[in-house]
Amino acid sequence: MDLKPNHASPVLTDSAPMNNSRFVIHLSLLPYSPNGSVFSRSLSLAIPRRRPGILDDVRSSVLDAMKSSSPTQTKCTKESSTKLTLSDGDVDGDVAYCNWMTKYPSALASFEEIKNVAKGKQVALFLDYDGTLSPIVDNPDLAYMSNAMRDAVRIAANYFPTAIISGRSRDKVYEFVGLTELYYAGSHGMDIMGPVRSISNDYENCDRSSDKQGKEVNLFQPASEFLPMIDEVFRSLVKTMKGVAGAKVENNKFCVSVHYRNVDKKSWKIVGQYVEEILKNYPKLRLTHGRKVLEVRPVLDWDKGKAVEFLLESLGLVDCDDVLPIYIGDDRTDEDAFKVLREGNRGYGILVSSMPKESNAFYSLRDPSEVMEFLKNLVKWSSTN
Ligand SMILES: O=P(O)(O)OC[C@H]1O[C@H](O[C@H]2O[C@H](CO)[C@@H](O)[C@H](O)[C@H]2O)[C@H](O)[C@@H](O)[C@@H]1O
Repeated sequence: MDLKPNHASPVLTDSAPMNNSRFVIHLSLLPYSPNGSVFSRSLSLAIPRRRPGILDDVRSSVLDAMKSSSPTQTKCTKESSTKLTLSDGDVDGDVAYCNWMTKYPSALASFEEIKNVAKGKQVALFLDYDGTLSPIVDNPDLAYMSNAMRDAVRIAANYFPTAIISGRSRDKVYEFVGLTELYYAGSHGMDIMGPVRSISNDYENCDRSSDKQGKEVNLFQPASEFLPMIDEVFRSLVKTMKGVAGAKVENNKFCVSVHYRNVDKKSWKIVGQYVEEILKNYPKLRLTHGRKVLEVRPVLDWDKGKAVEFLLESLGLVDCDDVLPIYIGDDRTDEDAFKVLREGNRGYGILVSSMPKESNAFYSLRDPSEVMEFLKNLVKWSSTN
């Protein structure tokens, strides 16, 4: 069964290629495959290093990437996401957004369609944090989610297995969300606390541990050997960025974020140069781009897409044709997860964006308030079925 045959496959410039020859998916065995056969996981999941310099590491043109990952916001009325109504404001922007939505329809407006595919299936929810559950704000330390959103996520987690997959450290994102009924993956999936279940031996670095409530869990930290290096780079970056007004360095445990949201545009170049300069001494680290943030992370073939696969296996939802994973996220790093779902025809990626962006997602939502509405719709549908 095809999830959405009419959507063209977009091309992305910064998605992570699968450069692991051992990572093989037999397409004929995937769920929703044309012949309708049951998904059987035929993956070998040893985690190789990514080759530095040829992937989404854009050290040669950091400034260009910084600019392109920070496009100007277009204005569009809220109604236009569902009704395609134009406002009097930025008409060009609105038209562009409305055109874009023909390729990435609103998950709210398409809810009937999603419901039909989800019928009889176990929905599994994967949620990014910043920009998805909480609005983007200038100070990353103050990116709180609303109580209404927290309630919506908590109720959704009563119906569907739910995980947060964030670029933040796992502890930090847990502090923000504060719900014990969820699973958490921090550091772009490099720090996963999931349910206890025996999983494939190919996952090294997966140990039994206990969560804050003393419950036994599986802790998977594929980048643990990078910890001392990340700490060292964090300290160097903090020292260096002291000289750049508005720059902020955040330690996300297995990765480091260098924020330039509050830096004068004239100094973006210097931020990029400083980061590049430091990374010259660390060939085992690479650079990716988020929303006005440079993210320093290990050269490891592991990302949010792999984290989704890991969690599906941990949840015992991988060898089933009656599972529908839904991943909601707003950032470039979420594309890896969208891609995993799209390529295997396994489930839906939903991009949160108020401006047109190429994506591997199937659907779109404009902002966190629409995410909340979507979660509520899912619960409403599930509770009456
Ligand atoms: O995967 P995510 O949960 O989306 O994390 C990605 C980055 O999110 C945070 O930064 C972003 O949100 C901040 C608060 O709204 C905003 O100030 C910043 O400009 C955004 O890039 C987080 O602080 C980063 O560490 C994460 O890498």
